[in-house]
Amino acid sequence: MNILYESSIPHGGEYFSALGQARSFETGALSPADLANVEYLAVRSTTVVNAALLQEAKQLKMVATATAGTNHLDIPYLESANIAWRDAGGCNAIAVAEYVVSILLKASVEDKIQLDRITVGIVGAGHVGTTLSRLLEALNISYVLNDPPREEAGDSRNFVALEEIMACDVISLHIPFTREGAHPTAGLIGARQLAGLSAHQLFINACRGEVVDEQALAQRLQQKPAPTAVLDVFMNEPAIDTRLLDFLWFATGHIAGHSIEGKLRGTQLVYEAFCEAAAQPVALQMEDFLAAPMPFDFTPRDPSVEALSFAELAQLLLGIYDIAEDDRLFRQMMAESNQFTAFRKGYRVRREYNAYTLRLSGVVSEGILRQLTGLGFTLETL
Ligand SMILES: NC(=O)c1ccc[n+]([C@@H]2O[C@H](COP(=O)([O-])OP(=O)(O)OC[C@H]3O[C@@H](n4cnc5c(N)ncnc54)[C@H](O)[C@@H]3O)[C@@H](O)[C@H]2O)c1
Ligand SMILES: O=C(O)[C@H](O)[C@H](O)COP(=O)(O)O
Repeated sequence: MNILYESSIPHGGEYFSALGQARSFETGALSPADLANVEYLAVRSTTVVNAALLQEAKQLKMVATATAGTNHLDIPYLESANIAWRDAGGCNAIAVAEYVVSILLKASVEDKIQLDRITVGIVGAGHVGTTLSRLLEALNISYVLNDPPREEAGDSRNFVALEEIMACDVISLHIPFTREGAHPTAGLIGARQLAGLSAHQLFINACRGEVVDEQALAQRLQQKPAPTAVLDVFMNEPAIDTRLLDFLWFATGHIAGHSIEGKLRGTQLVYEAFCEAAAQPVALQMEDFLAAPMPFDFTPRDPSVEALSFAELAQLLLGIYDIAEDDRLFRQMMAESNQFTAFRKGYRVRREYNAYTLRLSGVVSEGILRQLTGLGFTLETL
């Protein structure tokens, strides 16, 4: 097997060398001639794969992206050229869901919202939207879902219209960037939807910048009273319009899915796709490359109650992932010069809740145990 992989794919060397001849390329430095003898190409979202790039790729059998989003792949072209393609759907759903939970907990700590009174409107009930809904259930936070494609396909969950989502206290977008089909998402959230937002609402976009009319958002955020907005994704990354940052509560540089586990799961899924295509056994697992779960002593203030208070949950979960740290570093790097790519490349080590084993002492209520398990923790009773 002749494999070419983007160097930002974690552990790409170990995974792909186990399958055949593997070499890497730096993001932005790939030219058509590099693909002349390549059979398997692995990328992340930072490499656009289209007819122009593949003009000399006569041996190419498969393109796989170690990401959930696929808008950087020209799928109609790949299919017309008989080149198989795969994505890593679901690889980073936990990371993005925990990113949104971090925002909600910060908003609660800063008295912007009352978590027992709000409803979160989730647009897109796929891997990320569903994972987020499960975390919200564990936290006892209400939510509603919008996903016309799934609703039409017979998904039995309850769905609401986009108008109802836009009236929710929190709106969180988890849809792909698409221009075609029955439900395209390009500019889905436009001036009309944004005009209806009021000051008590919190608007979050951690999917793709292009699903929101960014200019309309900037205008809405400058009209007082303005809603609160948090963006992880922007139009024209990495050359984003930095003027928008001034109007955002939190801003981060497309790292919502960048937990260690989220990125490694992406590599694992691409590796497994290559194994399947080449009829080779799956010999490597992501646990081979992950540090063992970390013990974390946790004593609930009142272990007999059925649910932890939001204050206690905030202390626990923000101790693991606090979006404010990413916001601070991102703004600092963007202020010095536009270091969007550098921020992403040097992103800190961030682990998911499931990387922690909570060590509980004494008898703890069933409700608390269910909550902690629902959040993804492994529990150990001392
Ligand atoms: N910021 C990040 O780091 C990050 C990480 C992961 C994913 N993403 C983005 O988030 C998107 C969603 O990720 P996912 O893994 O949940 O994908 P997914 O394919 O599992 O789910 C997407 C859902 O959106 C629904 N959908 C499509 N068009 C819609 C529309 N017009 N209105 C409402 N729903 C619609 C689909 O039916 C599907 O259920 C990805 O495509 C990617 O672009 C960003
Ligand atoms: O689509 C995805 O999976 C995410 O947007 C992912 O975080 C993109 O990461 P990148 O490949 O740009 O590092």
